[in-house]
Amino acid sequence: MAGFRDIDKALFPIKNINTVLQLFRQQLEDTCEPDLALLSIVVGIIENSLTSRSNAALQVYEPFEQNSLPLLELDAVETLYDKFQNIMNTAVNINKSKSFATRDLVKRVSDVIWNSLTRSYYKDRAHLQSLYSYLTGSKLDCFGVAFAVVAGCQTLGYNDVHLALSEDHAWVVFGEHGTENAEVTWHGKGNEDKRGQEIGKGVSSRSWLYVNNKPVICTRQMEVAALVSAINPSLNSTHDAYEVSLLQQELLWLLYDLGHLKKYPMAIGNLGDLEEISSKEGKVPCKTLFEEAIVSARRYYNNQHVYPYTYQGGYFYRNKMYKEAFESWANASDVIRLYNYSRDDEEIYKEFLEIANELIPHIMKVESSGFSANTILKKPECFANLLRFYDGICQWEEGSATPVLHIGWAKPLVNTISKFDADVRAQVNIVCDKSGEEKFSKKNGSYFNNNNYDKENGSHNSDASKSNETDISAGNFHPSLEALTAACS
Ligand SMILES: FC(F)c1nnc(N2CCN(c3ncnc4sc(CC(F)(F)F)cc34)CC2)s1
Repeated sequence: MAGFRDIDKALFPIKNINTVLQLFRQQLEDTCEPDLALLSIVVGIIENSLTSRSNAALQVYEPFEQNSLPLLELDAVETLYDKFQNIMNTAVNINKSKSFATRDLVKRVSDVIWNSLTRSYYKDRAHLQSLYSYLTGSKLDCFGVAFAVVAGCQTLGYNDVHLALSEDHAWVVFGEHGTENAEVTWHGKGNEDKRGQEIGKGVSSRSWLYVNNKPVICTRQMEVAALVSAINPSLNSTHDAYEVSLLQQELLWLLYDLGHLKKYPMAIGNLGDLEEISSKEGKVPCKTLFEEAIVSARRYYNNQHVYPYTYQGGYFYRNKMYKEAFESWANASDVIRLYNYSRDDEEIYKEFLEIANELIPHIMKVESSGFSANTILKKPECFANLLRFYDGICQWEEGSATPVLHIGWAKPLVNTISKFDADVRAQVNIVCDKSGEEKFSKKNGSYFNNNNYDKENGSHNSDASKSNETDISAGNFHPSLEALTAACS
């Protein structure tokens, strides 16, 4: 059983980051499972005290002591911890007969959380992810509701209920074999919530939102990693609270070193972002972390996640490694091409829109300013990756009920492609195998997008290896891309 044990209480009052790390270490290393409610309340109090402008100036803590924090008293935590226990035990009066949760139980816990939330509030506000926010402000964001349901089920003694995470949604799995699943929170704006229902079997199952049924299924330790990833150090739109950011980074390293981030690409990416800002002595560099996130997604999630590539692409872009950025974004595009675009996929749509219409045009402007000696405009593999990037977006649109591309995409695209000289473009062969998939190769040697994945029947056609390549013009591009490229040839 989890719990707030004497050895944990002995750490209070907590005055610095190292003591918080000790609390997490004790909770994570001991045989019993970590107590999600306790840890969420502790980081929630710290985050709130250091980021809410109201009392930011009134901090009473020793600024000189190493990594000091506002004094965190035991009774502040105990009061909230007991309050959460009471809410769960009174509202969900279960005869703890069953050892495994049922859909009815999960729905009831979700209803307790749901019905106790403030009627209407700005759902996308920061700092609404923790049980501290729930217990003191009756406000939670989409992730926070799902996390609270899992923490509530843990409190009730159901250790089979776990958090399932896609790149933009959260739900729960439960049951003797962990094969049952249920919606427990809302998603997006203006969508009716589907709480209590099984995860989409219909068209929504082919949308990015459900990552082709390859979600991150959390252990208790990975649920701790999720609450740590959800820590939000932002003070306002331009500044972060330094101690909160440092605490998050140290906690992510603790979880990384204990091996709990192995199957959690986004948490590794979060750590990579923090390391890029300020790297910790003796740790792997952020570039390696972004690579590890990609390896994890390829190994455990059948390369169906986009964010590991956009984490890496963003890193290359910020560090002016434009050739590498193009490759990361083309790889991201190779993931999204497998999906059908649905109205629930706005977040990833915005991600690709920003890359295509902001980041790539900025690179083009800088590279064609004439001062870059080793310009990417002379590199055929950059042009090839650019085409692969755009083609993936076109294929994403193919077979989708909702269109992706519109004229707003065309201008930046044509502008970008026309920046590459004809002789550079001519060095890119577009070869096509029997399955009609385009592949982009360079003269000497070639590389292929290796997903001969047939979106319709969800299979990899086996004849890919026996493909007889023929050089073709760009005539085999997705019609949208063909029209666009014709515009500038
Ligand atoms: F691609 C890069 F540019 C990204 N930079 N930040 C990205 N984030 C920030 C962190 N983040 C996450 N980081 C850890 N775990 C989770 S679980 C989840 C979905 C939901 F919120 F539960 F609904 C999101 C998410 C979402 C993706 S992607």
